[in-house]
Amino acid sequence: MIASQHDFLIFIVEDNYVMKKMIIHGGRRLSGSVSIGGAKNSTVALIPAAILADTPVKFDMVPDILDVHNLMLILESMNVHSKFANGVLEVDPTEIVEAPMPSRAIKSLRASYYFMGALLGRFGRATVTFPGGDNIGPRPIDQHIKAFQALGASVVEDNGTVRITTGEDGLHGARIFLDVVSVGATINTILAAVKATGSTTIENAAKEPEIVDIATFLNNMGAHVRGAGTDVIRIEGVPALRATNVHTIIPDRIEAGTFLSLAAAAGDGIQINNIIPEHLESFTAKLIEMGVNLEMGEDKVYVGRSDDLKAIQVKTLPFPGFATDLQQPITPLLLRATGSSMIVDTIYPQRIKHISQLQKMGAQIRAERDMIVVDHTDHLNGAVVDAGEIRAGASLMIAALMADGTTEIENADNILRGYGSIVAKLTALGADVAIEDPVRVED
Ligand SMILES: CC(=O)N[C@H]1[C@@H](OP(=O)(O)OP(=O)(O)OC[C@H]2O[C@@H](n3ccc(=O)[nH]c3=O)[C@H](O)[C@@H]2O)O[C@H](CO)[C@@H](O)[C@@H]1O
Ligand SMILES: C=C(OP(=O)(O)O)C(=O)O
Repeated sequence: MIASQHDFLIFIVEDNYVMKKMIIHGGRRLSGSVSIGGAKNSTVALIPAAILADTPVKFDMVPDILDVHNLMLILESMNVHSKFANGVLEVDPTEIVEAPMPSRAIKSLRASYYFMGALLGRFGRATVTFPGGDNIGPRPIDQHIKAFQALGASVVEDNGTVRITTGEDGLHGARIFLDVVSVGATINTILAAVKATGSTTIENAAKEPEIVDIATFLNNMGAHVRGAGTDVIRIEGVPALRATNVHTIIPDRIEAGTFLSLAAAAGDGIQINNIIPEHLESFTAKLIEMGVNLEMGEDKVYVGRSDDLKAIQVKTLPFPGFATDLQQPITPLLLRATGSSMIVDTIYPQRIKHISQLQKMGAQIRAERDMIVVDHTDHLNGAVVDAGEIRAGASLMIAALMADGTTEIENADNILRGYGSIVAKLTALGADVAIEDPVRVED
């Protein structure tokens, strides 16, 4: 049975849950236009940030992705009611209570770690199961913990659960130098510090646009966060946060990059709407170097049919460098280039789950020491493959659209964690794609 993207979202918390498959009949050239949704990595921080407010809050341009539905389940466990329809999410944290959180939902995504900073900011303590998210190599949270401790909290890790407490004085401002540039640690520190007593400085902060989005949301509620988007962020604690307007989430630069790669690899003229070109510069610069036919507009880009592509070298870096989350989605396009392309992922060197799966489809791609080498490949064939994580899934999805025959992508939930309305968007471009309803195992 074929289900709409929405139908399966409720099943994730059930024990007998079985992951879905994405079925793609490939080989069609795609054309038309697509509109990019709100950024996953902003949304998944904004939702936990909402519990810091003393009023209901409202977000617009919220993507309909699994992570959002799982965050809503976590909110409900704290008596925080939320309502999501037509891209608008309303969250009412005014009757929040401290309560155990559903560990299955917490484990289903990475960003559940933002409840550590947000609960700490709200109650001066937090107990949160260690987060899940994509399996892309080691993902420590030592810098988050270091920052909480600098702000005056005690942190104990016990059997996969992190317990954070403060003394009678609560949290106080501090100067924190992050040893590694971390998106999560930067945002978690902001969430904990925004209502702390006094001034906090975060040095060597991450500069991703999603961090600016969180700071904008908090500042519009009366917070005092300055310097977001640079590597020094200064925060003056305030006693209360009150929402007075709807916060519109920035467009998802990773979804946009995925569609850019897809359009260049399998398109016959595709317009991508609702983008912020400045957020994509390191990516579009590489496409231009390859010879992709791009026409940039103020908030859109047109990708013309692109032939005679050249091989490139890619190194992933923190923003504004080339995003690790776009390393896998660009791979199918590199298969079309003449010569050998090389990718070095400095953020997650073990992010290579797509390689063995693309090989099943006939791709000439291999891991060599700390590098991914992608050779020109004339022909891809459909196969049964596994979306080991979200961006490996995105890479397989694009390869499947290019391939002759049928591809079954197993564990497609990993794609649906972060690509809103993906079936509808691809279908509108002329793709033959469906999500297969899982066969559920009975107890
Ligand atoms: C929900 C979300 O926004 N996820 C994004 C976020 O993940 P996430 O916030 O988890 O990634 P970080 O920016 O924290 O990680 C960057 C690097 O720092 C290391 N590190 C991080 C924290 C820490 O305490 N100690 C430490 O050593 C990590 O192992 C990694 O090598 O940024 C990643 C890097 O752009 C993206 O791939 C993810 O899509
Ligand atoms: C790694 C990613 O997500 P997360 O941090 O939520 O696992 C991603 O979006 O590519």
